[in-house]
This record gives sequence, structure tokens and C-alpha cells, in this order.
Amino acid sequence: MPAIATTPTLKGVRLTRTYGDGAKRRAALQHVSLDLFPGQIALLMGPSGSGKSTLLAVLSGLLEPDEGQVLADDGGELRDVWAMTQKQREEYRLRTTGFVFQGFNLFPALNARQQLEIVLNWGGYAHGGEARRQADDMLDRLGLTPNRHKKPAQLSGGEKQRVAIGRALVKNPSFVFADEPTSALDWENGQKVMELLRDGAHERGASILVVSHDHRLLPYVDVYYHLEDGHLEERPLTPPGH
Ligand SMILES: Nc1ncnc2c1ncn2[C@@H]1O[C@H](COP(=O)(O)OP(=O)(O)OP(=O)(O)O)[C@@H](O)[C@H]1O
Repeated sequence: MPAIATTPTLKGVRLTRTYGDGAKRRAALQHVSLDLFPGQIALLMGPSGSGKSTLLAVLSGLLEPDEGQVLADDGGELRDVWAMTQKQREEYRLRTTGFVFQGFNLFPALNARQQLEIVLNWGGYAHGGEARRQADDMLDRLGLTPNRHKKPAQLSGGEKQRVAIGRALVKNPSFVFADEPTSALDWENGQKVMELLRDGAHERGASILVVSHDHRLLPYVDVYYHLEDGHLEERPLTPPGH
């Protein structure tokens, strides 16, 4: 188990988010605070409708909270994500954040290598031959070299999710947010995906937050949060008595 830094790279501070108006008003998050650390993979679980996707969207700069702050380490300085202009926030997200979704969200017209190259091109990380080299290097780590010329329609679910993880990690992001990354996969491929995400945290120093319903993911993470009715608590990784 690697040493996890003691200074958080992302701090969610007393986050509250409600949906609807009047009698239909409902709090999806109520004063939720949590810290994410570099080199750490965290799991967020909770019943359906407990606010997991809302928390992920707020922390990743996609959904504005009604109250509270999201403070992110950006170049050694803690910045309030929701005090940035929209343009600053988009630039910050592009520079610092990778996403992995249940439905893979790959570009249908691009092959595996191009899915990674385009991220490097758009973010200005690498171009031309250098982008291709970095994309191929990541595909090799993911065991996808024989598939690098295939488009999503020619890949299995597990292969598509591995490409999606490569796309999230190739720019060496500070944060990776993964929403149900294993739920469309069989358990064998689900385990591979969790190993790759764990390596992304432990070897590349990313802060990774995985949202899932699946307790089998617990052995792959460093910390476990349970969300219920908009309230968050940290729980032990090993249940009492084990
Ligand atoms: N856009 C919206 N408008 C109104 N209510 C919403 C909206 N998005 C979410 N909610 C409500 O907020 C609560 C939390 O939803 P959220 O999607 O964050 O939960 P979740 O834990 O991710 O659920 P699941 O595990 O089913 O994906 C739910 O009661 C949901 O119905």
C-alpha cells in the first residue's frame, strides 16, 4: 500500500444541493464534506437516489452547489472551483480532470488510439507523433495494443471500458471521477477495470473517486464513504468481526 499524501487535493466543504421548488423541494446533499488525496482511490456507495451522482457532479465542477465550497489544488494553490468563471472552470476541468462513465461515452467514429490522441490534442498536452506515442504507451499498459485500430463497435464491453480509462488517465489528471465504471461489465472485466483505476491512483498519483453499488469493489480502494439521504459518513473498509 503506497503512502498517501496528508494534504488533500480536493476538499468538498459543507456541500448542499437541492432540486425542485416549493413543496417539491428536496435536498439531494445536506452539508456534505469530504477530502480527496493524491494517490488515493475512494469508493462512494449508497442506495439509489441517495445523492451519489449529484455529489460527483458537484465535486467535478459540473453542477453548482447551493451552499458550500469545492476547493481544488491547482498548481499548488487551493482554488474555489465554483468561484471561477465558467471559462476558467472549463479550462481547469480540461487540465485536471478525467471522467469514466458507465456507458463508456466513446466517439463512435474513432479507433482506440484516436480516442486517446484527441484528448492529448484538445488539452494541448501533445500533438502529432508525440501524442501517438503517449496513446500507444497507455494502450499497451491497458493490454489493448492488438485493438488499437478498432472502433468502439468492434470492441467488447470490457475493452471499451479500458479505452475509456486510458482516455481518462492519458493526460495524467489530478482527479478522476468514475460513475459506475464496472456496472456494465462481468465481474472478471470489472476486476480488471478496478485494478487499472487503482494503478492510476497508486502509480500516477491521481485522486480517484469511484461511485458504485457493488460491495465487491471494497478490496480495491483505500477509503470508503457511504451516502444516505444526502448525508455522508466514512466507513471502515473491513466490516466489524472480519
Ligand atoms: N435533475 C433533477 N431534478 C430533480 N430531482 C433530481 C434531479 N437529479 C437528481 N434528483 C433527485 O435527487 C436525489 C439524488 O439523486 P442522485 O442521482 O444524485 O442519486 P444517486 O445516489 O446517484 O442514485 P442512483 O444510484 O439511482 O444513480 C434523488 O431523489 C433524485 O430523484
